Amino acid sequence: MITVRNLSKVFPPDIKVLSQISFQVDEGEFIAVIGGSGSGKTTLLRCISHQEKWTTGQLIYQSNDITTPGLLERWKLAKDFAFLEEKPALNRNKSAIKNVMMGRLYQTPIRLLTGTTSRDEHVMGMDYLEKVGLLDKGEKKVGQLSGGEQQRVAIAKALIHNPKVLVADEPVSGLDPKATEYIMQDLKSLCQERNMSVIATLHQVELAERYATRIWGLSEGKIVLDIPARSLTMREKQLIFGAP
Ligand SMILES: Nc1ncnc2c1ncn2[C@@H]1O[C@H](COP(=O)(O)OP(=O)(O)OP(=O)(O)O)[C@@H](O)[C@H]1O
Repeated sequence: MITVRNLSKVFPPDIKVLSQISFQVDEGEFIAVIGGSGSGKTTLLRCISHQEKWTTGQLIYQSNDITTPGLLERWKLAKDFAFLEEKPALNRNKSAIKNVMMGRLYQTPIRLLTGTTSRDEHVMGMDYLEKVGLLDKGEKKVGQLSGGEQQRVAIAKALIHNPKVLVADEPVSGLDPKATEYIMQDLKSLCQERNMSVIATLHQVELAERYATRIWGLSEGKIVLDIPARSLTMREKQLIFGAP
């Protein structure tokens, strides 16, 4: 579904962050990206979701080359790719459901300004909140929700336009163990039930081993390990994180 060839990213003046990265991602895969601090995980995710300009490389999505997207390709990217930032921007003074509805692509300008939603859309938004286990919190202001609940509102918001690929940067950073398990389970279900592809960076190797279907190990801007998810050996961990 996604093919990346020789992706490199250099920030000015000459900061080489990603180097000659190539991979293929299929539908329904849950890829965990692990690596030490500064190895280039966030930059890789930002490049995949076109938040960041590529220095070199080629991105093929559903047989179309969208490396330098034109207007039509941009629209397709916005429709099919969702990017979940480490600290998602939510409006703390608006309800969970209103925040979710703000993720809709086809909002009228007046709705965008006022935050109003039609009844059908409201029901649809509640459906998404239900998917992430927050049906009973829909009318609560986001500022009154816990960190884990806010993250799940952000996931529901990212899902509302039915993306085929969810790119998530540290979706469980700063969450307690229970909220972490909930969110990891949510992401896994999305892959299994909706055949969505998820690419997520994770700091905890153990979560990658338990929930993902595939693990990418990143070191100094290169994918040094690409394997079906399982417990990593000490040697593999050293390859990614260096010797202790
Ligand atoms: N906009 C930028 N301009 C210059 N350098 C950047 C920029 N963004 C990232 N970098 C550099 O690229 C390198 C990789 O950063 P990145 O955030 O991708 O790493 P990471 O693996 O996600 O790290 P962490 O786990 O600490 O979040 C770092 O050395 C960082 O300083």
